[in-house]
Amino acid sequence: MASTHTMTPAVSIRHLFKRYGDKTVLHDISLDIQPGQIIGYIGPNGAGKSTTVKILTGLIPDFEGEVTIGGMDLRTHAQDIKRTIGYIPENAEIYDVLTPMEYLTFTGRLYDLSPTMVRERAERMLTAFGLQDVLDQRMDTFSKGMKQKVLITSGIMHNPSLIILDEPLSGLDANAVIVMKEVMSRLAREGKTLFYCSHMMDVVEKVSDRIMLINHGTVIADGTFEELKQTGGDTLEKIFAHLTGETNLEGAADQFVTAFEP
Ligand SMILES: Nc1ncnc2c1ncn2[C@@H]1O[C@H](COP(=O)(O)OP(=O)(O)OP(=O)(O)O)[C@@H](O)[C@H]1O
Repeated sequence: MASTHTMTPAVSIRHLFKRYGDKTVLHDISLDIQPGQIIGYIGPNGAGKSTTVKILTGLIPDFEGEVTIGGMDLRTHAQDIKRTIGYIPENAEIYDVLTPMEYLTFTGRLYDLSPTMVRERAERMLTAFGLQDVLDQRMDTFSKGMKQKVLITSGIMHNPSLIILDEPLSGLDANAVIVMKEVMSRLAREGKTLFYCSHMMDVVEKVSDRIMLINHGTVIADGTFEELKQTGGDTLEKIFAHLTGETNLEGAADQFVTAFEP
């Protein structure tokens, strides 16, 4: 196998800053992600995860620093890059007057997938999630998790080389989470790169080859789970609390609950 040093990184970020007026929400982020890696990108609420994702997916075009994806500069090749990316958002607006097949035919068209190709792939992917009987039913009767399964399929159906997942397991039942964990590992083994943002520490701990923890827009830890363990803590949940300086979570719960008291 070629040394990872000679490969073009799947994602390369150099000195990324994002400011809103006087507020800096991403502060000098630099990282290289190699093809076939699953990166767990974690951090407290407001840390800057979604902002990073929106930059990578081209939704926020004004940023400082350099970002290349598959060797292409995001500023000059945004359209080419979009074809190589799959994006699975949490709770995207889904046109729920459509059926899954209609919706996927519509999103597939954006990637030049023929209706026949969409039907073939979607049938197989949605069957894996147990939705084979509702492929042609309107989604306004679907539960949150059923819609999320359609969104996941929509993000992966065009066979992208980089898959960006922003809390993708939201609303999925325990069986579907098991399927998705296995899907993520298998896709990475096939050489796809996964950029996985989540608050589900137990899943991140298990599936990620490398974990990056950001806080206030800055990377505060970067390594494998085994490496992160050396900072203290035997679970990612504990490591997260320790490194983000949250030492009194019980006190926070106490303060919340006692708000009912006069
Ligand atoms: N359009 C905006 N204008 C000003 N500030 C913004 C804007 N969008 C995001 N922010 C700020 O940027 C910071 C990072 O937000 P971001 O959504 O990236 O966090 P996150 O890590 O994804 O959080 P969460 O875990 O809650 O989803 C927050 O302080 C947020 O208030």
